[in-house]
Amino acid sequence: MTLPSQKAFPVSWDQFHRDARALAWRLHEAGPFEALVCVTRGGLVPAAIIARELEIRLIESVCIASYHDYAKQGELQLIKDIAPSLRANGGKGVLVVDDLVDTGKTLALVHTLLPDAHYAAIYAKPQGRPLVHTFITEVSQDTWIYFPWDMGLTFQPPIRNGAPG
Ligand SMILES: O=P(O)(O)OC[C@H]1O[C@H](OP(=O)(O)OP(=O)(O)O)[C@H](O)[C@@H]1O
Ligand SMILES: Nc1nc2[nH]cnc2c(=O)[nH]1
Ligand SMILES: [Mg+2]
Repeated sequence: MTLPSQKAFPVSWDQFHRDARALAWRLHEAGPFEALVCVTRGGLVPAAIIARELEIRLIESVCIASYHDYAKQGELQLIKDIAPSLRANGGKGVLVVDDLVDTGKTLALVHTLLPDAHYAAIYAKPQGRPLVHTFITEVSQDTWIYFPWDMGLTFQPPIRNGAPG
């Protein structure tokens, strides 16, 4: 379901893999990185692909939740912090990965923990764009991105019968 004010941007597994690999190519030029911190849960999937491409084997997570209801952001909850060894020098040489940046509130919290890390997301909306150093595709602020792990195959009525656009 998309809110009436929103455009839908559905992403297939193939597309997501291609975009994550494209991000890895860009990050390869920005690195090297000694560790990767993924922002759970959405950052787990691109983190696996990027860590494989860049051969990063030290993986940490920072656990943050905020969108408890569909498309509505609530208060940020830091469920799990980052290991002190990675925070020691402000996160220099550390790569932070998330699936997307929307308002930027989630990554703004991570910036307070790792001010000198490199920030990357596959998709970015204009408001959150200043929070990432590297991203692949920008979508408008009124677009909702649907990830492949949140979707399933369903019947599509013919366009002539009023299929949703
Ligand atoms: O830039 P923001 O407006 O803060 O939103 C971006 C965050 O929202 C989603 O996470 P969510 O809190 O829904 O949790 P999840 O990753 O566990 O799905 C997404 O994965 C980003 O982490
Ligand atoms: N799946 C998904 N989660 C989000 N969290 C914040 N914005 C979005 C979005 O566009 N799509
Ligand atoms: Mg998330």
